[in-house]
Amino acid sequence: MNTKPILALDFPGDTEVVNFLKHFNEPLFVKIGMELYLQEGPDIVRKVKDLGHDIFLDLKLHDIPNTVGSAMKGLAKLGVDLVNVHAAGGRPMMEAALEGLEAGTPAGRERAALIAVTQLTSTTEEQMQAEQKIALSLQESVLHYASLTKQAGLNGVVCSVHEAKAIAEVCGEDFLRVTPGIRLAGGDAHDQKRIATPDGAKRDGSSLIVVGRAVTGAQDPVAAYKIVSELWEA
Ligand SMILES: O=c1ccn([C@@H]2O[C@H](COP(=O)(O)O)[C@@H](O)[C@H]2O)c(=O)[nH]1
Repeated sequence: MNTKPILALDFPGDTEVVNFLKHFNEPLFVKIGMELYLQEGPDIVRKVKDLGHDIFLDLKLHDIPNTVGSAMKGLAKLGVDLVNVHAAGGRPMMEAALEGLEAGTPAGRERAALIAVTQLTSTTEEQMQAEQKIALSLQESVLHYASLTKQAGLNGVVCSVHEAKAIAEVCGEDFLRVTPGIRLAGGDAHDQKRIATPDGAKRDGSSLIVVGRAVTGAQDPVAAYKIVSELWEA
């Protein structure tokens, strides 16, 4: 799989996306999430793919197994590289997602990698325990969800950099640790709670990093992306 930093295209519409991508003279690995997909629908996936970029479709599906399985079967036809669900949906839901993805992938095309969100990087341990009533440490909860995801046969998880190494030890090096919450040193954390720098992510066991506002909100996004890439690839 492409190991470039995954650039989160959190924009309100396709005009902003096309204008933003015009500044980059290379194929990227980009993330299309809820904000963009819910406005533009599957056409935005086709448009960005036609521009030559790899795509993580970050819709974080979370519903009953039948619904998620059927939705994945449809999404498989879009030809994206990476898709996800919420591990909190449970093992049967994750298994249905995988079955749907396999059933919907056109013959001769490689199926997208399927990963599951453990605990969002905007969640703190205190919040998780108080609101979700999970009586574990955040690290234990993330490791539990990672193991459940592995048992369901998925390819990896979304977690923060802080849990990546422990997940690799429990689930194996090949099990993907996709880590958002990436900031340049001293950068604004915004709503993220479990953050790390690109070089910290590399050192601490991320397989792939997801970076949004540190690049899209920079005065010079191309220069910011270059700095992130250099720190990540060093
Ligand atoms: O736990 C998660 C899961 C997904 N995300 C997504 O990643 C980007 C991060 O954007 P930043 O601007 O770099 O904070 C965003 O699209 C989230 O939806 C996440 O942050 N944490």
